[in-house]
Amino acid sequence: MSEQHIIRFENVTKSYDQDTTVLENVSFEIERGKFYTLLGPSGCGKTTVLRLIAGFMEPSEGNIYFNGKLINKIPANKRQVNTVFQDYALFPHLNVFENVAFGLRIKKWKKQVIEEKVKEALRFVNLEGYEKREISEMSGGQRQRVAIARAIVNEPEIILLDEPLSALDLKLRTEMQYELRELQRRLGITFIFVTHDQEEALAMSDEIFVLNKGRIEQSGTPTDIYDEPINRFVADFIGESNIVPGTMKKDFVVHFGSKTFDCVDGGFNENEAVEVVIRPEDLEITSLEAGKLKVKVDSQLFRGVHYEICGYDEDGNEWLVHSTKKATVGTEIGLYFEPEAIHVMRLGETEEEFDKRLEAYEGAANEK
Ligand SMILES: Nc1ncnc2c1ncn2[C@@H]1O[C@H](COP(=O)(O)OP(=O)(O)OP(=O)(O)O)[C@@H](O)[C@H]1O
Repeated sequence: MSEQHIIRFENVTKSYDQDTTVLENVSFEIERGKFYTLLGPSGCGKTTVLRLIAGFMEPSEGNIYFNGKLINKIPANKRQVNTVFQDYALFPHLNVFENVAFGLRIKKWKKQVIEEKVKEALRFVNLEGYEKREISEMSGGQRQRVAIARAIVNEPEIILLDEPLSALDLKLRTEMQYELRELQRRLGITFIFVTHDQEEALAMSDEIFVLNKGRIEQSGTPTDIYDEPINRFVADFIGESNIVPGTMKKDFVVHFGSKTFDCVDGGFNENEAVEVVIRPEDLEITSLEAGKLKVKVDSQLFRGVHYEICGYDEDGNEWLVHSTKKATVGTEIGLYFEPEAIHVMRLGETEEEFDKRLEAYEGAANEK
């Protein structure tokens, strides 16, 4: 393991009781100084991963390493990790200064050092001058910043953030997304952020782990995951997708919607049954002659920036199109797309198998 990995999960399983396994054989690595997001639907195990990193619980099986050292049995207060909770968990009877100073007072730091450190933490989150304010006099966004100041004042190596923006309205939430991202860059501390909001994950992260039912379905940069989802769950969960059945004729040639197309994917068996993903914004409306697929328009909605057009091809596959061009319900239109817009997914493929296949066929393509 290289020095860069601040956290490593090795085949971690967590069960709360005998019948329910909440995390199943999860392995991943976290690099120092990056912004990570755990993304997935409610109950998929995101908070459980955070609790295991924080040391609020132990894995049932497997190992967790921090800077290369096994930490399964190390208690929370001995880990250089701080958590920002969804409800911020601030003390309502203490003012801003005392909330941020709390951890330092427990550690019995000198008064003057506490003052300096709290001031610095408040400066980092743009709350200078708010020291004497009561928590009840602070807005949602300001409370959020107090909670972050309370975490960074301890100078942890990792900050865990459990849906910290979910209580804020949309505008403030977007502002705080920028602020948090900027703060992480300035501090250079590893952030592990939990959300079920895919747009938030795409906007903020260096790396995303997509979780489903206690497993990591896919990990990668936002563009990796958006552009190359490995399965139906990821394609559906991250953004809107058209997912249709197809057949891989041979490398770089795929058949769907009664037609055969060039694509950029490979490493499949000849005539293997696959699923094909095309994002709605990668489809262009054109004439029947210029189109690659013929689609009969079933419905159309104006969404402000674009039209959302829904139609069916000759095989009965449904196609969703985001276009600035209008169509007419009941007519046939042509759909055009580039070979790169086609993403072919092997049925039941794991992330490891996907990575291996990608490496093999990209290697083969480069040799040609
Ligand atoms: N203390 C507990 N005892 C028993 N089951 C638990 C306990 N804590 C969590 N669970 C269960 O474990 C599963 C995963 O929970 P977890 O809180 O990790 O999910 P999550 O992805 O963070 O969900 P959410 O987005 O709803 O917070 C859920 O089915 C939950 O009901």
